[in-house]
Amino acid sequence: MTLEELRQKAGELGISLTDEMLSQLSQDAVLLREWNEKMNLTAITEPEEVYQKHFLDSLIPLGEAEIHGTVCDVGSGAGFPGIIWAIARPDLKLVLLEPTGKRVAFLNEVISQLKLQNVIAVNERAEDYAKQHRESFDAVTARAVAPLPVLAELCIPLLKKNGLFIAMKGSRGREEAAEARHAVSVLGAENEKMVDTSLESGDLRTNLIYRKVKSTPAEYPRPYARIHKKPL
Ligand SMILES: C[S@@+](CC[C@H](N)C(=O)[O-])C[C@H]1O[C@@H](n2cnc3c(N)ncnc32)[C@H](O)[C@@H]1O
Repeated sequence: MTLEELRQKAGELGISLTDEMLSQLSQDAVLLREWNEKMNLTAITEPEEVYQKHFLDSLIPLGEAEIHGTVCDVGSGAGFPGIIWAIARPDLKLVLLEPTGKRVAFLNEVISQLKLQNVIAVNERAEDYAKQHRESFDAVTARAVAPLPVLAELCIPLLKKNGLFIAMKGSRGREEAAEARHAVSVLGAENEKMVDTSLESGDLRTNLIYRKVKSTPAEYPRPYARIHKKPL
């Protein structure tokens, strides 16, 4: 996929990418490739593949949910979807949570080189960050971080009441949603919709969109070892 094709596909999702945004996306792909030679950030480094499999994929939820205000990307890794949302939606204010210091160094380099004013990277695990920042985001998202019952406990405590939790999942998305029904309810959220998209690669993307309807009980999130060993 070329940058122009990315712009066209984004347009079909209702997201309009300006020339400046396209230039920032292309800079991001260059930095990803350069840094990937020093550290393992992603298996996908050819720009045309990056545009399709990382950038377009990251943009999809912006066309599916009414996202506004403050957003937390839990386990942002090399910045997916958080950096792409920061570029495409300058009106959002984003926090990228990432516990691996080397990945945070990469995110900071991207933020600085692309002169992004609406995003910061924080070197912390979600369950620790929640101690100071619980119920403070309008939306929380995550792609490829953990099975949904675990992910829900990392993400939903960070959400304000009425906020949206957007879990970016693959072909098992609907099964994961069924497995996480109890966890999501205990944490105070309800499923609002599930959206399936067939990617050009042939893969299926299912984005699960939840709304927080009541406060999360104070005992959550638990320490990670407990979340992992005994998911809700
Ligand atoms: C497979 S990577 C996915 C990165 C990116 N979201 C993407 O889709 O390319 C999972 C990331 O989640 C981070 N992670 C794992 N546990 C976490 C936690 N408890 N809180 C925040 N981030 C976490 C890891 O450090 C890693 O960078």
